[in-house]
Amino acid sequence: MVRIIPMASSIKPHSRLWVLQGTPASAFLSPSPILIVESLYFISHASQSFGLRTSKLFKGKSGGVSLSGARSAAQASTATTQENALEWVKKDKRRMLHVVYCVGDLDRTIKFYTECLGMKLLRKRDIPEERYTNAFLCYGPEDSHFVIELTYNYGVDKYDIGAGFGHFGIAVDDVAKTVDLIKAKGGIVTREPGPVKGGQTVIAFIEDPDGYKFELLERGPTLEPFCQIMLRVGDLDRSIEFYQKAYGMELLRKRDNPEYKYTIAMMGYGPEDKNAVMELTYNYGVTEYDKGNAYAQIAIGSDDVYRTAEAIKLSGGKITREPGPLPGISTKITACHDPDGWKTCSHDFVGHVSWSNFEFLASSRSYSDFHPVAIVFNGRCKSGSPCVNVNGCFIFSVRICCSDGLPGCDLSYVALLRNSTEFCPFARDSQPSPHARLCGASSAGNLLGAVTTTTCLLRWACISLVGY
Ligand SMILES: C[C@@H](O)C(=O)SC[C@H](NC(=O)CC[C@H](N)C(=O)O)C(=O)NCC(=O)O
Ligand SMILES: [Zn+2]
Repeated sequence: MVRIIPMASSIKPHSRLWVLQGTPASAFLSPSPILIVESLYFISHASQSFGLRTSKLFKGKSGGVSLSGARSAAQASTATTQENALEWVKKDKRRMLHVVYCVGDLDRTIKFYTECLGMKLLRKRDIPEERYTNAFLCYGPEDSHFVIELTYNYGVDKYDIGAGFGHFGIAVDDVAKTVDLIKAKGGIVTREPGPVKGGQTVIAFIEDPDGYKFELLERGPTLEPFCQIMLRVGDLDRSIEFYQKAYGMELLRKRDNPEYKYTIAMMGYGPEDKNAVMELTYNYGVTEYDKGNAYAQIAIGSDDVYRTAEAIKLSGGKITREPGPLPGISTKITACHDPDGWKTCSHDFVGHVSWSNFEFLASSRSYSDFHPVAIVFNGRCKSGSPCVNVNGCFIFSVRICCSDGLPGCDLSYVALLRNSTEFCPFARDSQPSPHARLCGASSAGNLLGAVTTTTCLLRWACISLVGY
């Protein structure tokens, strides 16, 4: 079994040294179900340095503190700590990562989004043990585009979208042409193309197969066509303040529309025509909405979910999932409800791995999809690119599903992968970092270990690590 032993940091004041111990490297050649190699990797643990800074606050002039002085120092330090936490949010490198919602028929939705809205299907992920399947779609590489994560729960073909969810916004260069295409494909148009009431932008509204509303907005070419998530809120200024303080979002635009009795606020991390933004809508006098059970959450990237959770608490958000790693992989998340009860999840930055190619030895089954579950860089260089530690280890967890999806053939493991080739006896050519190879054992062995019903053999996969 894997034992992770946190050790007192003796290397850098802001990083924690973890030693991952397990079976020796010979495991590569034996079909052990879990492959762990001895190695060393660092997790930069920003909160430690945060703690370090806080501890300095308690030192009085003479090094000691009187009782009353202690109290005012403690109050001062609390205020400073809170100020630090909120200040940190503004410096944290953030991005809107994905939106999660449920659909009643995955292939029906994938067909609509790809044929009518021009999205690309990135991958599907079936989790039979949890009885759900995900599909990931977006308009470009997921390390730089906002992703739609659809959830199909086995046997559930209908959801209540509720009154609080407004729409997703898709920027297109010709709304009328897109509407014609959608009509030709049998799609539902609920609002014909034309200028938005009270404005000039040409819009139209359509509905997807589950009834989710999509606003089509006529705009010039954009890097990010998926441009809005509109949610209705009961107190606009309360929401603006929350997303500014807890999530470091910027108020990009606020527009009151007294004629139609609503106000909108665009919140995000960059200009609306280049980024997915949250469109918060306040309808005069409406303070609460039924949220249904269809829309789930948005996920926002963060360098440190622990400090993000602190800022959320200080900003009046309710933490619904304490910060920490997801089971089995190292990606760390936290989740909260905003003042209206909309759920937002924070993920620490995980590099996105695109499998440029892979080759399998002949095996009793071929693989339907081979996709990384997550990869966690061991820290971030000042330049913002992912760091590698002294011996270049990354840690990643890979889930490989066999084509016929028989139970027990779903294999996950956590392995350390050096970004140099001496670690990979079967590396065919030494590719400099960030390319690395997940190397297989000899044909007799099995890097990924035997699974209950069969042995999935992997020879090697060339992984190009695309960090944030
Ligand atoms: C800025 C653009 O992305 C919009 O979505 S504004 C579109 C406008 N929104 C509203 O009317 C919001 C209030 C409404 N009561 C609600 O809760 O959705 C809209 O939908 N206009 C309709 C039109 O035909 O222009
Ligand atoms: Zn909108």
